[in-house]
This record gives sequence, structure tokens and C-alpha cells, in this order.
Amino acid sequence: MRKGLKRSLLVLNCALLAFGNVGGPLIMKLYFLKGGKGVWTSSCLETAGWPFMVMPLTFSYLYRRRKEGPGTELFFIKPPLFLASAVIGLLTGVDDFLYAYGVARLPVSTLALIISTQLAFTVAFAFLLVKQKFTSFTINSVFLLNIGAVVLALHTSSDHPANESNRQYCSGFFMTLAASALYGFVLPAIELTYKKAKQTISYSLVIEMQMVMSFSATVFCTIGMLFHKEVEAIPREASKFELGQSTYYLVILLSAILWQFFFMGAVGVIFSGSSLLSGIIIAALLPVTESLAVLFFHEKFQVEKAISVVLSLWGSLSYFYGELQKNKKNQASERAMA
Ligand SMILES: Nc1ncnc2[nH]cnc12
Repeated sequence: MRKGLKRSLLVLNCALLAFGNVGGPLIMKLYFLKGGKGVWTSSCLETAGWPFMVMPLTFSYLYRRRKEGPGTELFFIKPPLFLASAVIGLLTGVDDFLYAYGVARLPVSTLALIISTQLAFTVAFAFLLVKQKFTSFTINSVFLLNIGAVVLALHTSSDHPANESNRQYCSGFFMTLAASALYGFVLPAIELTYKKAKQTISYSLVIEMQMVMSFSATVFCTIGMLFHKEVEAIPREASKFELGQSTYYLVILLSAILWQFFFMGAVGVIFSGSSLLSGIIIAALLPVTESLAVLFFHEKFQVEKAISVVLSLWGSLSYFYGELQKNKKNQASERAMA
């Protein structure tokens, strides 16, 4: 793939991931705050937007067909990659449930704090699974982003919602921590799948894999919804939703779209960058989500949140500066070899 195209894809996917990472948790929290109760429904909505992926795949097919003629294959994905994507999708489904459980029980600020530990898990698994190499800038960035999380941890006791028992709060805390660890594993596992694939990984194939992962996660969560009788609760919930019935369905639609941005962005950044970069972007934007939660849901704003925003900015700048230096060095050595 041409370098320019790969860079454009990286920018596009960073933007998708950023939108999803900030908007997804906020819309999910809005659902719970205004009367939504379905944890399985919420987790299902994280991946239920998979049919949207048909659109870019159709464009890709029509484009190839114009070049290659009527014999063009509809899909690239072969059975081994299909199976690997379906298994990762099941893990994503479990992760979605753990995450939605956390969103239902905790303020967004506390949730974001716990999720920021995900970067440490991603670093560890990226090292183990894909032998990720670290520069001093990456290490500095990961360190700063984690310090940001620790600073936030200092205020969590005052973030405890008044109407919630200690047990509910604790279970929310540990389920979110489990989601963080699991997704910290899923990101490098996707990178490993790209590396071990016995076929060329193109961007179209990445979208196909994302569709299979999301479909498999949605099947898992739909079974959870059926078992917990959440499907039949939807019209009832809609009629009682504090913002009105039509807003309820709009929230559901927006959830599906924003979360699809998140997952498409994450797998796309892994394709054109690395799982570590996906983890860094997710961690770096958490303070933005928190600040917006303060603005929209009137969660408390403590000075720790401001410090964490600054540390995150510093951490991200450090990473991107390091990448810039690395690219410059690579270009210089390519020129010297030519
Ligand atoms: N299911 C999920 N959705 C969004 N962010 C996450 N971080 C960990 N799990 C997540």
C-alpha cells in the first residue's frame, strides 16, 4: 500500500476512534441516566451497528469490479481469518457486557479513570503477543498517561453516587477493571491476527473482519438480552424514557453509530499504525470524555481532572513527537541507501 494512502487511512481511523471514544460512553451514560436499565441492551448496541459496514464494503466491491470485471470476488476473508475474527468478536461481546455494567453503575469520570489502566494492559500484551518495541518517547507517554489515571484515582471516593450501595459500586469497579484488561488484550490480539494471517491484509479485509467481530459480539449480547427478557422491555422503556419516546430510539441509533466508529477506528488504527497507538489514543482522549461528562451530566469537577487532562496532552504529544523523529530518521536512512 502507498505510504500516502496509509497515512490518510491512519488519520481517518484516528478521527473515527476519537469520535467513538468520546461520544460512545457519553451516549451510553445518557441512556442509563434517563431511565434505560438494560445492561445487555447497552452492550449489544456497542456492536449492533455492524450492518453499516456493508456501505464501505459495497463501494470497495464496485470499485474493484470496475477494474477487474464481473469475476471479482465479493469478499476477501478466508475461513481461518473468519474463525479468528468470530472468536475475537465473542471476547468483544463479553467485554461489552463488562463495560456496559460499569457505565450503568459508575460516574463517567470514575469509569474513564479505570479504563485508562487499559493502556498498561495493552502495553504488556503488545509486548507479549506482537513483540512491540518501545522507544523512550513511548515509555514516557505511557508513564504520563498512567500517572494521569493515578491522579484521578485520588478523588474517586467523593464520586460515589448517592443512590448506590457500596456493593453495587464495587461490582461496577471490578467489572470495568476486567473490561479494561480484556480490551487491553483484544487490541494486540487483533494485531497478531493481521500478522499471522495467511492472506494479504488490505483495508477492505480489515472492514470485513470488523464486521465479523461485531456480528459475533452482537449475537452473544442478543442471547444475553433474550435470557434477561430485555428485548420485550424495549417498548416499555421507550415509553417511560425521560426525554421522550422518539429521543429514546434516537439515542439507540446514535449509540450503534458512535460505537461502530469506535471499533472501526480501533481496528483501522491497528492496521495503519499499531495496537499500542490505538491504546494510546483511547487513553489520551479519556480526559476529554470526563470533561464533557462534567459539562453535560454535571459530574463534579475537581482539580485532579484538570491535571489529568494536562498529563494526557503531554503524554500524547510525547508519543507523536517520538513518532515524528522516528519517521524523519527512517526517511534519512532511506535517502542514504538510495
Ligand atoms: N467494550 C468497551 N467499549 C469501549 N471501551 C472499552 N474499553 C474496554 N472495554 C471497552
